[in-house]
Amino acid sequence: MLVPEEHPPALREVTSDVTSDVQRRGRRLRVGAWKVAGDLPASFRYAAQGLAYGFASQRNFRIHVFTGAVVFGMGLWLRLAADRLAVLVLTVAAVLVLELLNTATEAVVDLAIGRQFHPLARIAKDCAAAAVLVAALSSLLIALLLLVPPLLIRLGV
Ligand SMILES: Nc1ncnc2c1ncn2[C@@H]1O[C@H](COP(=O)(O)OP(=O)(O)OP(=O)(O)O)[C@@H](O)[C@H]1O
Repeated sequence: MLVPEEHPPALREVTSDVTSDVQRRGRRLRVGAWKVAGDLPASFRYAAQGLAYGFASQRNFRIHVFTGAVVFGMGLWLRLAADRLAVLVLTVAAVLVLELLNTATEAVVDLAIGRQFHPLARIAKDCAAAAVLVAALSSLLIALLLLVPPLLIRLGV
């Protein structure tokens, strides 16, 4: 069978010109940045390392993963509609994302300042932790609003 080429040769040339132009401009914008991940699989590998580090080192992250799994499992058990399940997924993901950013903030602050106390370091860490707390409390509220009514019906209360 004849498989058509994705782009004819002339279009391929134009496409590769545009691509290399974008890459050149991208490199100019990243002056001073340290590029370690050479390709897309490497980027995913480093992201997976961050996830593994968060899970291994942060007790709160593990608690959020466990709680999120329980909440999502309950949503499935209670046969919540897809849009309600999607809201649960979003809220759990928001907490996990903020927990990872909190961990990154702590690492950057410790890297910048070392083992010294500084009021700005305290503000950075306290605010990052507060962001997680706000997200966790609002996710809890959303989970209660979505799960409790069908749970009461299921239990016949
Ligand atoms: N270099 C610093 N200068 C001033 N205050 C700091 C400094 N490092 C930590 N703190 C204070 O100690 C608190 C705890 O910091 P720490 O780095 O131990 O975070 P943590 O307990 O691991 O936080 P989390 O539980 O969110 O992971 C911070 O929220 C901040 O108030």
